[in-house]
Amino acid sequence: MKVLVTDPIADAGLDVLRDAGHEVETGYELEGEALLEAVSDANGMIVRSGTEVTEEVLEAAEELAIVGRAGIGVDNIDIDAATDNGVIVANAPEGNVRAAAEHTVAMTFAIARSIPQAHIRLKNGEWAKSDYLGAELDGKTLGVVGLGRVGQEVAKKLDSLGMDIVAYDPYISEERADRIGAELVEFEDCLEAADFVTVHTPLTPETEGLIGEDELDLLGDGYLVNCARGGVVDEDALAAKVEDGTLAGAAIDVFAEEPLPADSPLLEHDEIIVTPHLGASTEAAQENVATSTASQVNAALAEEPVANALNAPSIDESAFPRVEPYIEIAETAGKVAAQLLEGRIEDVEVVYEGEIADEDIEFVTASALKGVFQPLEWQVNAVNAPQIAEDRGVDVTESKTRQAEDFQSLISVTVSNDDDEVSVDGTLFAGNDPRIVRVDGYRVDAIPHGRMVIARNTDEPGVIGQIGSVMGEYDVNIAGMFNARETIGGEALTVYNVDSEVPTEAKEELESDERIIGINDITLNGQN
Ligand SMILES: NC(=O)c1ccc[n+]([C@@H]2O[C@H](COP(=O)([O-])OP(=O)(O)OC[C@H]3O[C@@H](n4cnc5c(N)ncnc54)[C@H](O)[C@@H]3O)[C@@H](O)[C@H]2O)c1
Ligand SMILES: O=C(O)[C@H](O)COP(=O)(O)O
Repeated sequence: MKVLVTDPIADAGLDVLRDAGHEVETGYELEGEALLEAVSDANGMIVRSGTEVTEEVLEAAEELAIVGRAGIGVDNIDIDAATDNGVIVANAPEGNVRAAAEHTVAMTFAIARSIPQAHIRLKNGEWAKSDYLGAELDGKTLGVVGLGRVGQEVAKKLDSLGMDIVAYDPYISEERADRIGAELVEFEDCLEAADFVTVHTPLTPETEGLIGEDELDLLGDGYLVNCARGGVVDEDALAAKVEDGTLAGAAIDVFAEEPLPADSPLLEHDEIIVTPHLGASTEAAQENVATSTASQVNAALAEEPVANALNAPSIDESAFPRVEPYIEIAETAGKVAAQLLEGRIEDVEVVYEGEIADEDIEFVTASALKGVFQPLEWQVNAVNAPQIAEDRGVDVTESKTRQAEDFQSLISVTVSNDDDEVSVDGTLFAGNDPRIVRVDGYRVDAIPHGRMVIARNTDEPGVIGQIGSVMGEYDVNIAGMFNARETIGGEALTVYNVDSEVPTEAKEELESDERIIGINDITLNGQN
């Protein structure tokens, strides 16, 4: 398969893709039409922060299964559009944490001791020793905004150098903060207490502009360090506060617009030191994120669980071998049920009985939904099926019971609306052999494969023969069948495995026979 890599990643990552047999296309300067063209036949894509993966890109990428982010921040990827298009987005959340934290510490020391400014002047022949009187970190207070992976690592490092740590993060527990020696406080208190504030939040609608003029006033004559994302700090307000001498200085690695434009106010002041988004740029970090991302792309292309998928139902890697066989039967049960229901689907219920009830079944339910919507929706998969259900206002319920009457495990998918309800149950026989064992209450034993016809008729002599001969007349070969009935002479249901589609005329002819209640031609291979 083709994997398009649009930002430079370590060779080790490219090797992981090639070793899996994929064709790797690199296109580091791709933009606009050229990017749309390159992505149009890509099965996987790997980016860093340099590529904007927009809705337009995702819509052009008709074969795409995954966008891997070789790093942490995914603010350059339209995750909602990816979900809508059934594309997994996965990042590498661990691989560059140490590098980012070390860079933050380096930037904090650099601004506290004016290292870049003094360096440039000395290189220019100036011995400006008396112009620089720095600040010590030991004994000062560090305010951490965003105490996630990088924030915690920075806090630990600077705590060990004698700083007092306060932190603001509305989503982490006090216990977690305590463990790394940080005191969790309110946002304003964090800014007011700090001599140095370091920002480590993602860029989201909530954090955009989080630190503006008023917040910088609370920091007073302290220092601001941002090695997280441009856009979290208001750049104009920051430049103005340094310009008027309110703020002692700032150290910035990330910018609202990258590459940073040459006329940015952040470049005008000596007391704002800058690096070109170098936080993750160490050899070790790049190797880590490239190999981890490439492995996830390989997993997605092999339809295996993707460890750090951000928009796909999760599945524990160690549980996958136990759960995997149920994925297909759940999808099949969903497909059959959806094609038997009269009218629109309003509710879907997935019930797990027996041993499968002990497993993590989020992915299995998503697969059942995939089956339900596949006959109706173009390009549905387990990534976008839950979203499709939500968008269509379909209520999805899931339940588990350890009890299973006749089987080790049973998955039952029921679709319904106000007027109709259809349930289809599936299980695995020995050797993971998938079977449909109940359709609409009738006990059957049908092999879910290719194309099926489900016929409902009255139970009387000659009806099955009549169905067989009409199918024969229209050249539809019957490969297998299973018949079930309520009571002798009552209603019966027969599942036929057939080798080709039943023509409309054949269906009409069969349904004109008053003994035949309905003929449903079911496809298990995608859309009708
Ligand atoms: N400069 C670089 O090269 C570089 C390298 C690595 C990471 N990063 C960036 O650093 C940031 C942090 O990465 P991480 O791995 O620690 O992420 P993380 O998800 O582990 O941590 C982010 C933390 O921010 C917190 N948060 C979210 N909204 C908040 C808000 N409104 N106020 C306060 N806290 C809030 C979250 O609760 C979380 O604890 C990300 O923006 C990432 O992209 C930059
Ligand atoms: O979010 C990240 O991982 C960092 O900002 C690194 O970004 P980069 O991969 O573009 O250097």
